[in-house]
Amino acid sequence: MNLSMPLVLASASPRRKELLSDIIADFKVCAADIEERRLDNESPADYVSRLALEKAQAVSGLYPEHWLLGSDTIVVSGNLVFEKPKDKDDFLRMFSVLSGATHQVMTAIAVVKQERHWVENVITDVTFRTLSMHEIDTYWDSGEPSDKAGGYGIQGQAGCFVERIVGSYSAVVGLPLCQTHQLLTQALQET
Ligand SMILES: Cc1cn([C@H]2C[C@H](O)[C@@H](COP(=O)(O)OP(=O)(O)OP(=O)(O)O)O2)c(=O)[nH]c1=O
Repeated sequence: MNLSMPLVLASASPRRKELLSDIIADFKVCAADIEERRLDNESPADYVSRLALEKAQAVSGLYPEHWLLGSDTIVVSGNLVFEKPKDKDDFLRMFSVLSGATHQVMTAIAVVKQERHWVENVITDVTFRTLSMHEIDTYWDSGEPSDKAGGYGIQGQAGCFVERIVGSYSAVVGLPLCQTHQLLTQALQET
């Protein structure tokens, strides 16, 4: 089940590193520094897929003989895209939309090998119960929201906000294990 291939995870996320270690025993990690800004008229799905690919491509020159894996996670409600909250006001704006409602988490994965690439976007529906202002305030103070898309971590304290999830839990945390395994296997077979 474990994959064996020379791979570089183009990410600074400790969650992605930990998740990836469940499907591949040995890999390198190299953070990709790219600008994360949605283009005019770019759909959330196109945006998250482009970022995943750009992250993998950003480090590919350093590792010409490796497979590169990039990933990006965004929280989506209609046409609104929530990334990491810039500050508390930004977080409160996000939670006023997320509380008592269903949103989508999109995590795109991209595999790059030299001139070739494979991209997939994994979409998960997440429903939050209605939260009190006190809960939202206390959650911000915990420090957990600041480095996470949508300002929450399903794997942490925000787990108790989640009434229902339809899709991939690991995708919400940052790396869809099943689809990543499949995409890497496909890339291996096709090169
Ligand atoms: C929704 C959600 C997101 N997240 C995290 C996953 C990602 O690390 C982060 C979204 O930001 P990203 O920009 O996707 O990733 P990152 O900056 O952490 O890492 P890198 O770009 O170097 O790969 O939010 C959780 O940990 N739990 C959750 O429930």
